[in-house]
Amino acid sequence: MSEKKSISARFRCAFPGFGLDVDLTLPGTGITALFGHSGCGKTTVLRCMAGLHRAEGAMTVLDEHWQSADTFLPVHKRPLAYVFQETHLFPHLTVRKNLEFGYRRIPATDRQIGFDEAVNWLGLGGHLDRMPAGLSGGERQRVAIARALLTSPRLLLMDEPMSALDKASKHDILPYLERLRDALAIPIVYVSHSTAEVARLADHLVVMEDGKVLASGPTRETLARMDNPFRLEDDAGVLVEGTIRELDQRWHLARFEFDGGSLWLRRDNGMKIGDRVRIQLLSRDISLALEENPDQSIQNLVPATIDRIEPDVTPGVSIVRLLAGPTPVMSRLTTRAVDQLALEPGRQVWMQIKSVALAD
Ligand SMILES: Nc1ncnc2c1ncn2[C@@H]1O[C@H](COP(=O)(O)OP(=O)(O)OP(=O)(O)O)[C@@H](O)[C@H]1O
Repeated sequence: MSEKKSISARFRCAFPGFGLDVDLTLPGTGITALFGHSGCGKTTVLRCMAGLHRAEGAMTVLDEHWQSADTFLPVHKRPLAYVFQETHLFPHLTVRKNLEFGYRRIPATDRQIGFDEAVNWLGLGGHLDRMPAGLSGGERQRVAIARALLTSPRLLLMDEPMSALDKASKHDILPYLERLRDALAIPIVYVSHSTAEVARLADHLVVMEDGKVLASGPTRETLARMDNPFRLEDDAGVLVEGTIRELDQRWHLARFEFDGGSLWLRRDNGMKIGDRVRIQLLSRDISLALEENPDQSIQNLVPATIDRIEPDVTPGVSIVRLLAGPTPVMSRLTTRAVDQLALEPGRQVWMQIKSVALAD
């Protein structure tokens, strides 16, 4: 990763009972997720990036030094925007006035993002004259994101922006975040502890534990790494990217093709042939067979080769890492099944995939 196009951040600090020690190089565009259990230090990293907390270390954003041995830009001098779980909109101002508040703070010559552009990206055209109290949680969060963008930041920090929303609002706001990810030239660092959110949104994933970085890399590979602690959780799985190749009207299914195989999934309204989508394959939904056996209820059968087998933390359970073509997939099996099928690295098997869901 060239330094000019990336973010580097090295921070060390300590609170009673907690120490942070991270050294990160992140892409200069797209969404990076900071991911980990509660208390692992995600918000602290964001606060250090913002200059809200002064840790020992250094930070360079694209080509600008925000912190070094002899520099520490205070928060108001850093061209960044911060979106929190709570939206902090001005309750007595309309949506338009709330948005203008961010916009007017930036001299016209420094504006990178136009007012109408931000309004369109976040779908706010019909809401400009409404008051915040009358908006849904998801709409309020969209206003907060648009207001943040209108300050023309060079870095957007988002701290669990969806955690206060109900499931339906989360579902509504995700396409807007995807649109921003694809349209914005500026990098977004996004704190989350939801695997589904990370799988759907993030290009780059940083997994943290106890104030340290356990893994950092492209989301797909990082989710598939054996040392990713989230593989041990019930909803652990990998992310697979591919293309919709066929739509089946009769059974309401869509054929998803990826580098390594093809799967049927439930068709979503609006899905079109040629759409690029990401799906999540959960380890618990994949069982293994030595022969292809189409005569059963599981319709998705994909050939794969066993790469590695390791014990899970749960006694009697093993994690089998497989390769379907070049695509890594994981299966969670009882150790007895591993033994009875004589599974070992190099063996060819059939993955029986019980359920395939779009990553959302
Ligand atoms: N200003 C502070 N003073 C003392 N301790 C702090 C301070 N800020 C954070 N901590 C502690 O540092 C640790 C990491 O907190 P942080 O908020 O960064 O975690 P997190 O991963 O963002 O958690 P969550 O997902 O619950 O928001 C916690 O143990 C927290 O209590």
